[in-house]
Amino acid sequence: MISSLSPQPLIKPNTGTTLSPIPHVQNQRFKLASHVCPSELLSIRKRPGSACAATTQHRRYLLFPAEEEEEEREVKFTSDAPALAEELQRESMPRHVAVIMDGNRRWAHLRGLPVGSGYEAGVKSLKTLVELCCKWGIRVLTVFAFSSDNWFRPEVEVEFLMSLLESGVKEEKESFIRERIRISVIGDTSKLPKRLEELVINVVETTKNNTRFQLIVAVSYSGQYDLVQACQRIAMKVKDGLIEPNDVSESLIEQELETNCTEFPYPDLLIRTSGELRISNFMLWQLAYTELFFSQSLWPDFGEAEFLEALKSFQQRRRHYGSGGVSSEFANSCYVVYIELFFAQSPRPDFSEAEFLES
Ligand SMILES: CC(C)=CCC/C(C)=C/CC/C(C)=C/COP(=O)(O)OP(=O)(O)O
Repeated sequence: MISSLSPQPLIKPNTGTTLSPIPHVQNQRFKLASHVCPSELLSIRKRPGSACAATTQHRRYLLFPAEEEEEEREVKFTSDAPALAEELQRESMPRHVAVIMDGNRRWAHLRGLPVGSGYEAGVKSLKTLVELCCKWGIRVLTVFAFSSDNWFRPEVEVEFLMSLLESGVKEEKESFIRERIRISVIGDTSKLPKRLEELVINVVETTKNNTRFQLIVAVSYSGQYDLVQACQRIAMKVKDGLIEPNDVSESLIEQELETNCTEFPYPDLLIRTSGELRISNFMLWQLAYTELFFSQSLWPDFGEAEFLEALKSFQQRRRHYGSGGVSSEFANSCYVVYIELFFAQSPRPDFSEAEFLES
């Protein structure tokens, strides 16, 4: 972390030259969203930045963790090394995958089966995906299990989905504990049947210290809901005098979104099945720079081969983040800090108030 980089930080500008020490600057200028560093000094954003045109006044720096941290990470990695499919490259695996599990009802209709069979088959696909994520070292999987709009589906269908969630949690709880899987739930869980709400609170609490893999289940969720609840929480803080309106920033919003339950709130890859080309109000803020993959398969048919196809596609992408393109491998490997530099012409003793104002 940044604080541990001192006194000899490994900061390299994109020219490759080593700079030391870290330019000493005010907190605020580095308050960037996405990956907030625990250091009091800086907040950093995990973003690639090789292709930014460097000018004398605006440069990008790649920030590498301190050497001792690299070692620590290496040990963890080798002791828990996942078995990766041959076609995949370890360096460019997504850390967070999000899925819109679409096409369960169509799958059932195509087979002349009741709608519920489609959802049951969908749960099997989800189990397979969780196993694959654990096996291949993906850290977080977020699935859209029930949207805020799904409450308007026929009552019997809603009840069926609720019972499926309940039985899913009950049946899998032991394996979540055994496999060190953390379960998190995002969405308005107060709308769930009381029994299910209590079950959800219990499994979230019981598994909260598990770190191998995190399954985030979006229930009674929409991206707009999440943004509204975050705004409400921020408004309350302003009202209570804890913060000023000017303190509202990307990182503050990020902290109030329900994805604050994870270390990796921004999915690297979003998969939507069934050929529909929409986001459907899912993780609107968090998908800002996510790579999208649309699969023709209906969700119950989405298995290992289909997931491999999505991952291979992801690994071939060059991620842009609004600037120059970099490979997924590079994107995963570095931290980027944006630093604005002002080069004064005067030597230090002559640096005046006027020049400070100019900067
Ligand atoms: C335990 C647990 C997390 C269960 C999740 C079960 C599951 C697969 C839920 C999917 C929910 C859903 C409304 C999908 C949308 O497609 P659709 O099914 O409405 O299909 P359609 O587009 O063919 O109508």
